[in-house]
Amino acid sequence: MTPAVDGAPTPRPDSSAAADPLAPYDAVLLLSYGGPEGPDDVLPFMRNATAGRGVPDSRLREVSGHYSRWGGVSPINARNAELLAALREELAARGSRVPVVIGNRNWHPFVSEALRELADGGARRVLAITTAAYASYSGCRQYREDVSGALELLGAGEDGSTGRGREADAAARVGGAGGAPVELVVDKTRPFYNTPGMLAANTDAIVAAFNQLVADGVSADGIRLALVTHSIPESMERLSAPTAEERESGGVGELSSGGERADSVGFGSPTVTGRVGEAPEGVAGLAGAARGTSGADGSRGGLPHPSLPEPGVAADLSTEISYIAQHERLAEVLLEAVAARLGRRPQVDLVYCSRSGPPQARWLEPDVNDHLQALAAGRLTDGRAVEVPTGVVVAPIGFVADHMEVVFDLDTEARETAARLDLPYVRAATAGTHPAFVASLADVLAERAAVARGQDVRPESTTGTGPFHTVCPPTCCRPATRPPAHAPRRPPQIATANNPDRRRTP
Ligand SMILES: CC1=C(CCC(=O)O)c2cc3nc(cc4[nH]c(cc5[nH]c(cc1n2)c(C)c5CCC(=O)O)c(CCC(=O)O)c4C)C(CCC(=O)O)=C3C
Ligand SMILES: [Fe+2]
Repeated sequence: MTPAVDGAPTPRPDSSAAADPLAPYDAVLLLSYGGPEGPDDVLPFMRNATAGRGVPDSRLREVSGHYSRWGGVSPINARNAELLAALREELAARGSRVPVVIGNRNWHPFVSEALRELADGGARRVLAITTAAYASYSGCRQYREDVSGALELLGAGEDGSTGRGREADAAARVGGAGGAPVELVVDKTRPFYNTPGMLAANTDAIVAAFNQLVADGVSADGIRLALVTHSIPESMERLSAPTAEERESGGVGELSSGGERADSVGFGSPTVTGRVGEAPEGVAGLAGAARGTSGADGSRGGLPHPSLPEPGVAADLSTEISYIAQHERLAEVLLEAVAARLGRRPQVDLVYCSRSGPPQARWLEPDVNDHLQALAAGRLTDGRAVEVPTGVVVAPIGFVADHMEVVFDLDTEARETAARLDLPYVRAATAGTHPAFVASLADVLAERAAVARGQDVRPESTTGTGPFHTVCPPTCCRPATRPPAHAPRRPPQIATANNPDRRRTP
């Protein structure tokens, strides 16, 4: 129960709960990736981060080396703590009194630990928001699966969070008795790459980086902009939104078959449907033809139509666009905004960092280093000729803060590549705790709460595009397909053949 407002004379519990802009939620969970806190954490963290996902040992050792450079401490924890503080402050300023905590996929505090803390404090209906701005399996559905897994542990009292340290937790887990079983409902917000705050923060950062290069004496009209995001497997990109065939067959019909529909009322695992995810009242009051009350085959009477679960999600799922398309749409409005501020329109490219996985798997390219190398030779990686830039602004629009990918892949590796090529290089800031960005996160939380209160909500989008879903439709955010084990091995490190010193383990 939400505590009474300080100083108010014995308010009725209902009135204080209704006053909270996040009601009916009684807690917020900031879902993130997690990172090691010291040298001893690196290997177990890496095992968690790669568990069963076919990342080769060589890549594991390489990335462990990145963390070792910083004494085994990932910057993600400090950055998340800053974001948490800023978000708490913003929500408090809006009159919310709900607790806000961090729960991670791969390191402490794990999602189960965060949810146990919230439950112990009396929370029963939690609203989650990720530190991933774009929807794909990694940034969206996988977080919902993390929550689903944690809720199963808590529901069975098997989370082992005794509050008496790791050893006691482990002993409790072995004994099968964690905290007391507790049933929580956890909903998630939509992706937020398309919010005004994301646009404002990145516009400010890119303009500042341009101005810095110019102040360093670089000729303004030759500066090229590289927008960088996390590479994902090509199959994860293809499956991040409905495929052309799925769209053609009309999202609705396609989605009405199979057990996947259970996903529309849960966090991705049919086995926990009913106590996880969307509480029925959370979706009941939504307006419009896009809100069915049963599946197309009528077999799930009483539940919302699985394919039409969210405000702003079109019946044909046309708001569901792929990971690349999401970046491209943000790039368009971002370039408009930057051009308006700079009085010139820079040339821009979308490139990738942090490729992982086995060498025979195809991941999104070009890699930022290969891109810089091509630019210095007067072309793009596809061979098209371009003017050699006078300098590059590298803007990590795929990351909301200075994670390891940013401080290693961009501030260390790509910066070295640029230096070797004599290419002036400035890395633009990430959104971090930019006030407009934090305000947009609070807006997205408030928007989801309004949906849960049954209000008709029109999600704001600077790009005009979604996805707006808070529960992945079955044809969105699907995991990558594995390359067949017998696939012909591509030559290792093919993307770096011209750049041998890139893969030196630091
Ligand atoms: C799309 C995306 C984001 C952006 C959205 C989001 O923010 O979620 C992201 C963020 C992050 N990725 C991170 C770290 C790692 N990612 C890995 C591996 C992978 N990432 C993937 C995708 C993404 N990852 C994928 C498809 C893999 C392959 C294995 C798998 O399918 O899971 C590995 C394993 C080793 C390696 O191969 O690199 C590590 C250590 C950190 C923490 C950094 C820090 O410590 O500051 C953060 C924020
Ligand atoms: Fe999703």
